[in-house]
Amino acid sequence: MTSHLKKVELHCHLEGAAPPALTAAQAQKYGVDISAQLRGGAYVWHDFASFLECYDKVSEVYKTEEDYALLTETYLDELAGINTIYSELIVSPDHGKRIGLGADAYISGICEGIRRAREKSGIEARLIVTGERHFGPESVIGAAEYAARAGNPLITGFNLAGEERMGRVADYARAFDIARDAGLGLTIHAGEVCGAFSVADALDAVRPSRIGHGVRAVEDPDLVKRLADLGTVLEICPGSNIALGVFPDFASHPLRRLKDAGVRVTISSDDPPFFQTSLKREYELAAGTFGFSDAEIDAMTRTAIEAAFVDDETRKALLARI
Ligand SMILES: Nc1ncnc2[nH]cnc12
Ligand SMILES: [Zn+2]
Repeated sequence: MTSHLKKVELHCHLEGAAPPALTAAQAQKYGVDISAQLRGGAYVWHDFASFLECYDKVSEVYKTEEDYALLTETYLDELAGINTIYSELIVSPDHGKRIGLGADAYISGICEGIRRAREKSGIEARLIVTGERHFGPESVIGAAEYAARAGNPLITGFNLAGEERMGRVADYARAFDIARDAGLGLTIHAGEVCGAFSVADALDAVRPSRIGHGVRAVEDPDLVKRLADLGTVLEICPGSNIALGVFPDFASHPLRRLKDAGVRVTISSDDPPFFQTSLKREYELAAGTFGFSDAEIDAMTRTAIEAAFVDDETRKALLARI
């Protein structure tokens, strides 16, 4: 139903997109026992905290520069196969450091994957470096410093992900100052696990142009109006929200309510195989379950391009393709 529509994704964690079959092959290659996290071709977790643990464990079976090139190429090929013209991947150079590969080799493998995919299909991609709250403010500042000094034209944004219940956004504001000063686009995970206050926190402490999820802003009508007035773009991932129990079902998901209230909304897949979803399914949900017309979906895709962390020339070229 949406295969004819051009697609854009602003919010997908690279390791969160790892296909279970590839993860199984990697685990076997390195002799890593992943049976507690991967069973019957599906990732195993039961709540947000165990999802993050599962995510970190799965990430550990991607160890070399070539592993990251392959993972990136595989995901971007999948996106290109469903008519996706642009993707922003959330990446964690800190993770590269933690596994002993090193941040530079980690990023260089990912950039090689982007190059290979782009050569085949023309898909454009950029990287958003993320800090993880559960590794603490110092590690988040380290991630921002890395992104700021990398001087890599494909690194165009900075994010804060991980355990939303750990600390307040203000504790991480210094990292965002570093990223902002380096000219990076800013986005923050908020209003996913925590309530509306976390979205207000993000606006008060950082004022990013985009917010990852942000859906629980719907609990506070004044905040919804503030988001609409500011033009803050929400990277909404409905399948992820339902899988993690942020809302009990799609009928109570606020995507349409937020859009109708004038908030700029976009759709993404977050960590697709962890949540039994894909960007293809998210677009299908938008059309089927949420009842958006092709024109409304194209408008969301256009919003995503307008909010993308790219230079003006690339933005113009992407907009011309919708
Ligand atoms: N949905 C999510 N929220 C916060 N951190 C994440 N890291 C990977 N996926 C995430
Ligand atoms: Zn996310």
